[in-house]
Amino acid sequence: MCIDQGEAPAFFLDDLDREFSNGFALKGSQTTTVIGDKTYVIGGTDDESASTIGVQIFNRSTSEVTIPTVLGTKPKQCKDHAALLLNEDRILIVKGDSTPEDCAWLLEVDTKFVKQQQNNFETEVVAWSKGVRGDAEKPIVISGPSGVGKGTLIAKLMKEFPFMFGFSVSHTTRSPREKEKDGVHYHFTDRSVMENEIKDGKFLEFASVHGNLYGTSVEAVEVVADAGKRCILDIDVQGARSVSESSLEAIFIFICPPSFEVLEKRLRDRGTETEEQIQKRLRNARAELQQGQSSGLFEHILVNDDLETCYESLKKVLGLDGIAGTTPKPKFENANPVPKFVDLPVDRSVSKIDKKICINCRSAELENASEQLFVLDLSSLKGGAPGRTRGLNMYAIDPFANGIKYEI
Ligand SMILES: Nc1nc2c(ncn2[C@@H]2O[C@H](COP(=O)(O)OP(=O)(O)O)[C@@H](O)[C@H]2O)c(=O)[nH]1
Ligand SMILES: Nc1ncnc2c1ncn2[C@@H]1O[C@H](COP(=O)(O)OP(=O)(O)O)[C@@H](O)[C@H]1O
Repeated sequence: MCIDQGEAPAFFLDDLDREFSNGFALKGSQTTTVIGDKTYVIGGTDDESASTIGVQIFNRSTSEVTIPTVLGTKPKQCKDHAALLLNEDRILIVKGDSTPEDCAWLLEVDTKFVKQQQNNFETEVVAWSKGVRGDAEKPIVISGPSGVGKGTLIAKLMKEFPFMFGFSVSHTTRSPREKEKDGVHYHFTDRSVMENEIKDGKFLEFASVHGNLYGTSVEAVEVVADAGKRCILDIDVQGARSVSESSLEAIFIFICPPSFEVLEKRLRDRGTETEEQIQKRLRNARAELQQGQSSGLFEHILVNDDLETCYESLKKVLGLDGIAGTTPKPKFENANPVPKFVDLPVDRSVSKIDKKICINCRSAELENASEQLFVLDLSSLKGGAPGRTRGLNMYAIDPFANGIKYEI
């Protein structure tokens, strides 16, 4: 079943092929993608030196036609492409060049940018290897009541293994404490801004904690993964539950105090909250302790009595017991923050079956002019913020070998 590709309807092209005073017209092969009442026509541009793909929008409810806009700047001229609607916010462009390399890119367009009609669209190569995560690569979620020592334990871990772990910097609407730095400890944000970003789907999880909004943006986690490091999230129990229901496969650790009195003392001695805030945190701590210990969500529950003992237990849970710190290199050999370009022959057809996009290629280079099938598995897309799709699985199938040939 082919979807949303092929030539745009003639009546449509008549409208859209008009030259515009300030710019270019779409040229070459064009494909259409329908999103709601808008039809996006994607085609080559006449600005061969710089831009390769442009988009023009036709709004059926208002009969408005926009000026073509450049989607991306690529060094080579685009001769061939197929655009596919992934979901409301995303168009995937399988694009080829008639260059000797016959290469193709998979570009993602955040249609929100299109809707805003900005001139420079964010396009991104989206297909690269995901690999299967072993336990040693999974992000680590650390929860526990305020004052239990989460931050202290995480700081120790990051200090000892700076190349191995990266902290997911959350957004919060609470005010910074004296020693906290914006962008390091938190992204301190206005509530209205954060609420809008939540609506825009930029957060993996969020929760209202002690009267403020806290949340983990998809980007916060991806920045750490892009650096080839293992991500640590310091989030509350509600957030941990959301993460467990998301596509992020993580290890869940809950930190308990040896007693409620000790917790209260640590919180007071820290001296970062007013009496009113301390009271609120202590009230919430009872519920958090109860949920943390009984929800079944946390695979590991550690008691932070003596700091060094608890830290050693944490290292053990993470498979780091006996390993001396300051490991010089990232632990993951597979860490691959750089997207891989995929070579596809120009001659191909693109179709979508359930959650898989199949790119059927006919290559003269292959002996017997055999066909090769590339499959893009879209089921892993959930959780990625628009414009930053990660973990899109792509693999090649040799139809004659009757199985997966290699993974990209
Ligand atoms: N759900 C969620 N909780 C968060 C996030 N960031 C921090 N928290 C939690 O919010 C609570 C309050 O954090 P904070 O204001 O730094 O105070 P502290 O726990 O006393 O150091 C803690 O339970 C954190 O784990 C986040 O991104 N999402
Ligand atoms: N095991 C421990 N023994 C004594 N004090 C501790 C221990 N762990 C943490 N603390 C102290 O308790 C206070 C709260 O720790 P913190 O890491 O800020 O907690 P959280 O991040 O869970 O709110 C800090 O002043 C910290 O130095």
